[in-house]
Amino acid sequence: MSGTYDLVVIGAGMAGIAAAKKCANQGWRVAIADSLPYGGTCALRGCDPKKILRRGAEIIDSARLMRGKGIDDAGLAINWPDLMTHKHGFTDPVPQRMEDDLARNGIDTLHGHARFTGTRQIDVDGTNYEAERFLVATGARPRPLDFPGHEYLIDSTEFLNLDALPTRILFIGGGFISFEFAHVVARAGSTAVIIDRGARPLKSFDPDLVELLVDRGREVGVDLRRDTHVVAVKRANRGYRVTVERDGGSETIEADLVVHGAGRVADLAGLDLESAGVQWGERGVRVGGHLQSTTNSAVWAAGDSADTAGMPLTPVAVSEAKVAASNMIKGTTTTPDYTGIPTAVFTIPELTRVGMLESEATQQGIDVEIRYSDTSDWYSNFRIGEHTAAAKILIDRSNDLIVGAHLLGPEYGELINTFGLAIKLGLTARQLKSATAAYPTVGSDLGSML
Ligand SMILES: Cc1cc2nc3c(=O)[nH]c(=O)nc-3n(C[C@H](O)[C@H](O)[C@H](O)COP(=O)(O)OP(=O)(O)OC[C@H]3O[C@@H](n4cnc5c(N)ncnc54)[C@H](O)[C@@H]3O)c2cc1C
Ligand SMILES: NC(=O)c1ccc[n+]([C@@H]2O[C@H](COP(=O)([O-])OP(=O)(O)OC[C@H]3O[C@@H](n4cnc5c(N)ncnc54)[C@H](O)[C@@H]3O)[C@@H](O)[C@H]2O)c1
Repeated sequence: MSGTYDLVVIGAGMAGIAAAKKCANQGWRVAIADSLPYGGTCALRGCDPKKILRRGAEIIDSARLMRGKGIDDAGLAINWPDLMTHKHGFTDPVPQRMEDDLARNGIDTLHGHARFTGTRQIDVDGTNYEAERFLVATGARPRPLDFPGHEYLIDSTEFLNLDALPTRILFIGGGFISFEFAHVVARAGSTAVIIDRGARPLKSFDPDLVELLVDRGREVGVDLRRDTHVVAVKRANRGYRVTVERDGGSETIEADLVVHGAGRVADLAGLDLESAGVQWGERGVRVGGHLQSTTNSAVWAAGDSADTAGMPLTPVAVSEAKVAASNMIKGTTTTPDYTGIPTAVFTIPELTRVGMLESEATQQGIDVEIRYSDTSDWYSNFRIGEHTAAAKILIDRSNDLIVGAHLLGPEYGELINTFGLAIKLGLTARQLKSATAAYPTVGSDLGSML
């Protein structure tokens, strides 16, 4: 046994680091372990590197939208290796910076794969540690797929590290990852096909806005195939041959690269949670409202590896980690509050959401007024040549509270945060409309959306 801690955190991503620091700042003896370089998915393999690659695509798209409006975009292209170097300029220093920061907070940083060996013991690559409490913050991994040839797929991590971008790219799954990556590769000059088994891609977003985004994607070369099932992926002379089925018929699509965008599951399989008597499933460690394991009171969970009502997103992971840490420190006093947490799909333009969908409001019996605006011809979009943009705001007729906001358009990833704040603070539409924004900014469109 080489140490006894007040808390051992498993996973040095956004959730794990936030909780470790909060507890260490209470004077607790804390250790954190990760089998990969510190920083987790968001900083190293997700949100941040993804949005750096998107910047290249934004420039291409912005220039194309201004073609004939004073901008000559001939010869403008993404230099993929240079864009990757730019990405590495951000990601490469992250692990050391994170470890230094943890060390400054008095936290022991362990390296290796952690697995439970008892209710209050773990093993990290051959060394045993004992602790009063554990936080499982191990994140998520791509959902295992079972069709023949699934082993040829690359995942989002590999995609974000490609040295060169091949010409024909096929994405399996019509969710966040496929849409975001497809919008990048289409602007980089490759073809992008997305295969989704369902009729409705991006199911957690407003269906009307999703259809507008699909149309906008088609214009730039993102080819979405709905209700389509992958039968097999086979190697071909050049790349892969993907057999798909739709309406009883089958078709073969040739691709140089096949990318997994078919969902992610909690990354718990190698943790030996059974040894600690911790119940878990595909959605994560089974926890109660206070984020404590339902079967082992020494174990807590937060972020993508916790089975909660929160979506697998960075702000949710951080907020759950703070709740779990606070409950460990003060006793079980607080529960996560997901009110007003916005989310965005970083396509071009971006699709965003906060609060309820129309269908959810109806299911909850709320009498909602839908304020829909086609914002494509508003000044902010005219100025940059964007022709696809819309807003749908849901307002509870009984009290004028904003219960949902759905936006598709350039810079709306920033604007949605204001709607998030309004929902979080319980502002009425009238109150929000009374705020004055700098002009001309996208924020100044908000009043008209209401
Ligand atoms: C391509 C992509 C893009 C994304 N973009 C966005 C976005 O734009 N906005 C957004 O909000 N969210 C985005 N997400 C989701 C976001 O990245 C996650 O919700 C967030 O990173 C979860 O944080 P976490 O701390 O729970 O887990 P993670 O950040 O995944 O950290 C878990 C850590 O645990 C480690 N680990 C796992 N098992 C063990 C073990 N047994 N022993 C030791 N260490 C272990 C892992 O190595 C990892 O470092 C994206 C995800 C992906 C894949
Ligand atoms: N901008 C962001 O915030 C962001 C970006 C990327 C990822 N993420 C997070 O990561 C999670 C995982 O992303 P994702 O895009 O992999 O999953 P997702 O859950 O967003 O979408 C998966 C899609 O794949 C489809 N699918 C599943 N199996 C399939 C199959 N065999 N064939 C065809 N289609 C199939 C599903 O119907 C679904 O539409 C997201 O839920 C999100 O929480 C967030």
